[in-house]
Amino acid sequence: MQLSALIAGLTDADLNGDASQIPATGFAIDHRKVAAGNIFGAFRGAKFNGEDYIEAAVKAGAIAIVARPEAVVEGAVHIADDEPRRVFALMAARYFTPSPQYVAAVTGTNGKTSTSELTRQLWRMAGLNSASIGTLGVTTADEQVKTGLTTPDIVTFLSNMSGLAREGVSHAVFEASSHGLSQYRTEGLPVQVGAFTNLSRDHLDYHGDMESYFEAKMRLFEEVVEPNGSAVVWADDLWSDKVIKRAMDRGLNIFTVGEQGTALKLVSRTPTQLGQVLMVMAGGNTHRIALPLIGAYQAANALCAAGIVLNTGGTLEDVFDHMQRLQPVRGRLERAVITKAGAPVYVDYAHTPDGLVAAIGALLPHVKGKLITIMGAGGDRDTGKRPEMGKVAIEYSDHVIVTDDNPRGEDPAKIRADIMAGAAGAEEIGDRREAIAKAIQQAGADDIILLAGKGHEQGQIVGDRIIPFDDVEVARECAGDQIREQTRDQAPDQAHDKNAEQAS
Ligand SMILES: CC(=O)N[C@H]1[C@@H](OP(=O)(O)OP(=O)(O)OC[C@H]2O[C@@H](n3ccc(=O)[nH]c3=O)[C@H](O)[C@@H]2O)O[C@H](CO)[C@@H](O)[C@@H]1O[C@H](C)C(=O)N[C@@H](C)C(=O)N[C@H](CCC(=O)O)C(=O)O
Ligand SMILES: Nc1ncnc2c1ncn2[C@@H]1O[C@H](COP(=O)(O)OP(=O)(O)OP(=O)(O)O)[C@@H](O)[C@H]1O
Ligand SMILES: N[C@H](CCC[C@H](N)C(=O)O)C(=O)O
Ligand SMILES: [Mg+2]
Repeated sequence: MQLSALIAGLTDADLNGDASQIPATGFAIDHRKVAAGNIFGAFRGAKFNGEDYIEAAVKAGAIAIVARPEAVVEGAVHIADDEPRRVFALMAARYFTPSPQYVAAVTGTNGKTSTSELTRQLWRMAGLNSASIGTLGVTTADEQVKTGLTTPDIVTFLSNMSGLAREGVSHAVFEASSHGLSQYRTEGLPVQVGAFTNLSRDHLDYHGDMESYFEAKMRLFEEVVEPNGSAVVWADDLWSDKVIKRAMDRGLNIFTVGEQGTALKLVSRTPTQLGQVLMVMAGGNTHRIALPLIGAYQAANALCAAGIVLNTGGTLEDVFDHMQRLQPVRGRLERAVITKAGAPVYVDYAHTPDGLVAAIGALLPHVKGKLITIMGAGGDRDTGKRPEMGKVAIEYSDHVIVTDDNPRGEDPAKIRADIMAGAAGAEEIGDRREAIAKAIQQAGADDIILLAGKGHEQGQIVGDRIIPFDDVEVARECAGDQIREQTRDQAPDQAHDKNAEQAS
């Protein structure tokens, strides 16, 4: 594709005749990935200034550089803009085509992965070729490929979206993280539906305060979703009304779900041994849905997913029927094992104060004896959330063990101390395996163990090293591998099918 076609109408950049005819061979944002004929995006980031690599990118064959007007570019076309990430994204979106016919995006502090995965499953049950991009990676019915981030960088994101479309995927959903939204990592392709799950404390190291964090999320409804698109909003959150207002001001079709919702109104929710029964008012009738997932939070995510499917051509009858066959999301209230004493061990990705409240709240109706919560907090992330996490863990559990969860570049003892400051009475065991073993040793038949923070993760990040660590596997090992609940080493839908067989 020629450079002129890629930038037409996007910037005032003045290309001379020759330059406009240059064919582009691809896009790169890391100078080490530039190939001859590529367009390089030189962005100022949190750690590096991409403008420092312009010369190297030109040497590697870049034909054009998208950068601020102040940047110095020699030997290639300078596509100058005050917001280079935005222009780069819009150009790349013209290059990476086609994209799936229906694209939806989910934002919110918690529940993005769950809602995306449940949406993918509902589409698939409707016979559609569907995929998701998010924390778990790029997931199709056949495989899951990790990208390393919740919202990948713009080149990875758009190239994957077009790759999926070429493979025949017609329906795709992605997680729009606040980092991703503020860095324009998901622009350019038509997004018909945006969904909001909730907003609570996280990532304030990056955004500074809740208002800025909220504004980052609002870009989804104000800029990313198409002008005539839809907003699926969980209506029961403290921030929901503000979200609805922003989406309305943009002229989006509003579809609210939850107890305060009008499109899908949650009338009641009754936990059962292995799931919950939802009574939902929709289209003038009340429907009974036997959801095979536990936890109020997963009911909320399932309803958001239903909202997305209903806004991309699904019918109420099908969606409610399919909800009764949803499979658990990996690492979200995943029952890893039942100990010899009879205590179930649940692995959950709760890594915020609100997430912990949600995970604990999901398990409490099932606890006859004690709830033992094992938790930690990530290094090089929001430090203010740590004592708050400790506080809610100790408040709602019978016993808490504070342990390590990806200390990254920080001193793990300092992270634990930050948590312990809010968790008077908690036990501290730095080594995560030892903490899990201790909890399993302590737990009796009526107890439940919640292993929070790492969910699906496969490693403990210590400094620059990733030490293999899988909460589910470790829990099974520590429990003497009594009763396996799920298999983790297969493609998503195959694993699910196998579980279905085991259950029947
Ligand atoms: C704070 C943050 O969001 N960082 C991400 C972001 O970095 P950045 O734009 O600030 O870039 P930078 O590393 O300072 O570098 C600036 C520019 O120079 C370029 N560069 C840099 C070095 C070099 O040698 N050559 C070169 O060309 C880089 O490619 C970049 O374009 O873009 C980079 C490239 O895509 C990411 O690798 C990086 O993720 C880091 C590793 C990270 O930890 N990100 C986390 C915080 C994150 O993004 N999390 C969110 C939310 C998670 C959630 O759901 O809760 C996510 O979406 O995953
Ligand atoms: N709707 C919800 N309300 C409150 N808490 C939730 C909700 N959904 C999920 N959680 C909690 O957050 C954890 C992470 O869930 P999930 O992975 O779906 O969220 P996410 O938004 O994708 O997280 P991340 O920001 O890491 O990508 C869950 O394990 C659970 O503890
Ligand atoms: N996407 C989240 C995941 C946190 C998971 C937890 N295990 C941690 O490392 O803090 C983040 O990067 O903040
Ligand atoms: Mg996620």
